Amino acid sequence: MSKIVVVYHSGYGHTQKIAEAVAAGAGAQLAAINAEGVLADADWAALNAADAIVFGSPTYMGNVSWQFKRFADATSKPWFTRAWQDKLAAGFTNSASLNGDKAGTLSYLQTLSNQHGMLWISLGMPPANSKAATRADVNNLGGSGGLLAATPSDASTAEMVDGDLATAKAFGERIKAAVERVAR
Ligand SMILES: Cc1cc2nc3c(=O)[nH]c(=O)nc-3n(C[C@H](O)[C@H](O)[C@H](O)COP(=O)(O)O)c2cc1C
Repeated sequence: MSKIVVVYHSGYGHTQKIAEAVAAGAGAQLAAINAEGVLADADWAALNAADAIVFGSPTYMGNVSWQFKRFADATSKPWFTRAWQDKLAAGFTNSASLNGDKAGTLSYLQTLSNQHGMLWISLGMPPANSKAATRADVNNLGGSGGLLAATPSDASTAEMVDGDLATAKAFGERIKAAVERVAR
């Protein structure tokens, strides 16, 4: 059975909901970076044993949170041994504004995977951008390099946008299919 790990930081729980939806689609294990930017030893072991790693962070000031960046810098240890070379990778971010400079975050997540020599999986879904499109649609924010989600700044975790959660689940399913295709 393929091993997929979703490693993420979430300051206030919203990005965690996206991570959970991706994991539900992918049949993946979750690994949470804590409020100090630290990942448990067991989660590091899971990352090292994974076939695919999905990176997730909220967008804070146009990039990943400092906690995610602390984790990313700590991945220099597996980087030195090329431990993640040729694993599959994917990424997602969530922020308050529809745009919100999420592209900076997603670009950084892909750069992190590139540094490790990983194989990046794009979102692979057409944008919902017709006049009839709504936030309930899959890929309603029109991402391509990875998953984008926008949670209004005053929304609770129970009020997250259905279309974003559906996109996250579908992205997880795509990641699972990609891992299975590579394993064949
Ligand atoms: C320090 C900080 C910086 C933020 N910067 C941005 C930003 O650049 N763009 C944006 O759209 N939202 C920004 N937000 C809003 C968060 O991305 C948004 O509330 C998100 O849902 C938080 O996810 P979380 O609950 O997983 O932490 C920021 C929030 C915080 C606390």
